[in-house]
Amino acid sequence: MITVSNVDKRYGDFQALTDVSLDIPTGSLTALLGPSGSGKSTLLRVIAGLERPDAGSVVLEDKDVTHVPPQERGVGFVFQHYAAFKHMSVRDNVAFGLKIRKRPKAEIEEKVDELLGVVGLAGYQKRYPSQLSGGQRQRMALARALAVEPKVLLLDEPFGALDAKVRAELRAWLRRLHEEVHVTTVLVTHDQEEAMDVTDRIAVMSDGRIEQVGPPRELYDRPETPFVMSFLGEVSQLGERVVRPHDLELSDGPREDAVEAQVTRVAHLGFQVRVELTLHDGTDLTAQITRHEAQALELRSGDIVWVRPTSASAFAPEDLAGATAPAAPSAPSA
Ligand SMILES: Nc1ncnc2c1ncn2[C@@H]1O[C@H](COP(=O)(O)OP(=O)(O)OP(=O)(O)O)[C@@H](O)[C@H]1O
Repeated sequence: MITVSNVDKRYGDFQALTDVSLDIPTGSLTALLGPSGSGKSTLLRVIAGLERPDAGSVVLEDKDVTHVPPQERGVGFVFQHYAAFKHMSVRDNVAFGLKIRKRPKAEIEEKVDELLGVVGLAGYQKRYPSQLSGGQRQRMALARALAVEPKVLLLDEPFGALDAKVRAELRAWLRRLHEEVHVTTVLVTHDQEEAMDVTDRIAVMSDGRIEQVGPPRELYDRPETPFVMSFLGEVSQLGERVVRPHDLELSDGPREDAVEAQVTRVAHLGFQVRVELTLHDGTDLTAQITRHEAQALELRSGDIVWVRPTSASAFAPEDLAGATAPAAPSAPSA
């Protein structure tokens, strides 16, 4: 277990972390999720020992490490821009930590081969970092961090610099890796999809505080604050209710509880169809329906439809006013 208790961290006048407490179970893959500047990296650096908190403590596996230097904490890190040793082969990069710990040569070779297999880079031993793709370099970085068998693996936006497709591949790969290796892992990300997809627990951060901690589904289905609701998925406002786009139902005629709306855009995203709508009072909302539903309704821009919620959150629209949601992903137009 990693136990962070009542941590405060200031940079000059700026309060980066305020009374942060968080338990990270051994063997879990936990995300620190929040917008830019919410304090995720600062918290990760406090856990790593790269920043010293002004107040509070960090306990790793029953040992208070608040005043222990990073190299003695048994943590491995990978950052967004991983600094590989350019003049060293992949093999030597991964072996680095073991060499400085003066492990026997045969043990190093065996360990490096095993890890390169685990990260899918068997056969790349002799290459140099410049001869790898961005995704391969980050996998090498993970192999290097894992080589010294850390108790905790700390990842700060490790796939942040890569394109969307490679990111998605590496996400799936990281989850499989975690199932194999089971090292307690903390992943910093501002990408809610990445956090929901990869991790088993998410700590949502805002303004240097923890808003809510729990499994992804629980945060999505039962957000405790308006911030968590809007950060973990898109929300639309329909009258007095706040709903998720997939909690809206469309019909081509009037129905109980349904209001009239005009379709302004229909975007096909594979199986899902995003329908942008405008109500009589001028408010815009987005519905997410299946391709079959869209086909059955023969939806086209300009159509009049009736929209009603299938479920609604506990938050009134005014609660959400102060919460900053991430931008909706842009979608190709139909
Ligand atoms: N060394 C520093 N000196 C002064 N201010 C800092 C320092 N490091 C971080 N901060 C400030 O602390 C706040 C939190 O930074 P942090 O990097 O933890 O946020 P983050 O949630 O990881 O954001 P991002 O996703 O943009 O990295 C920011 O407003 C940042 O400007």
